[in-house]
Amino acid sequence: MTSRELFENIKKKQSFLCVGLDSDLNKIPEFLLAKEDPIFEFNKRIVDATVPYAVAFKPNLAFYEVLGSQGWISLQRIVKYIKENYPDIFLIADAKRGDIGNTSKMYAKVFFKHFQFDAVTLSPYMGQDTVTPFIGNEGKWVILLALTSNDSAAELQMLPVGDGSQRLFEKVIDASMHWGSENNLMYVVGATKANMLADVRKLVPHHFLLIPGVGEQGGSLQEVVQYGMNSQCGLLVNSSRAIIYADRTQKFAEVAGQKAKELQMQMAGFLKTSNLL
Ligand SMILES: O=C(O)c1cc(=O)[nH]c(=O)n1[C@@H]1O[C@H](COP(=O)(O)O)[C@@H](O)[C@H]1O
Repeated sequence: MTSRELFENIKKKQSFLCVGLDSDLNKIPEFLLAKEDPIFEFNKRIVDATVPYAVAFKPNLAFYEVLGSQGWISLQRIVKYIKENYPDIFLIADAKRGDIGNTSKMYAKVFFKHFQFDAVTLSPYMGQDTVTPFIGNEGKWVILLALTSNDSAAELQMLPVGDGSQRLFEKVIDASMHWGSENNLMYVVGATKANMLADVRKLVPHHFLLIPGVGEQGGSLQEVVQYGMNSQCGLLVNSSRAIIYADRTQKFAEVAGQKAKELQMQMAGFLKTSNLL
């Protein structure tokens, strides 16, 4: 998918919501545990209920890997289900990989060929040759961690580097923005650091950004939009737990749909006031 196509989908759905499929056997409604593949059943119902309000889904690999080979089967099934039923959806593997080129080449095959994801999250800290194998797969994206949403992010990412005029996360963006293009490279910036988005935008005014941290982590959608939106929207805002675990009864999918709709309606308002619709 190109950035233009992504923007078209955002306009069509009046949404830049990414629903995080952080699906945990200990948190899904109990009645689903009797199903043959509870995680797939849970995901399928969440996807069907929230897809009118979302342009992207992001399974976090940890929640599948924890289940061993069954987790990989559930992941494969939901990826196939989304690709077959909702081909416009931008599908992100939240894997946070990154390794020497030889190994990255294997990871790129895993996520782009075997699983048919559109994008994969990567740690940029091993440098360009660890990211290059992911670039150049047509229509596929890498999403580099820049300024993460967690409390300890500042320990390293905010440290001044070089002559002190940049912080590490800015250096990462500055150094990496030409590893790919605006059509295959995004950055992660946590919604909990929304005010820093102004600094991020000075470096990458046109790139898309993946923004996790709205919902359970307390990030403000309004601030994300204020500091991060560009003329192509340029934002994918992820929310996981606040949507998928909003209800644990038989009505869980319906309630997840309502939560996604609430965010979508706010997003539509922001897109309108920014004259993007
Ligand atoms: O790469 C990510 O998606 C990510 C980066 C980051 O800085 N912070 C962050 O929370 N995430 C992921 O985004 C999701 C956030 O989930 P919720 O806090 O439940 O909305 C989780 O899957 C996290 O692993």
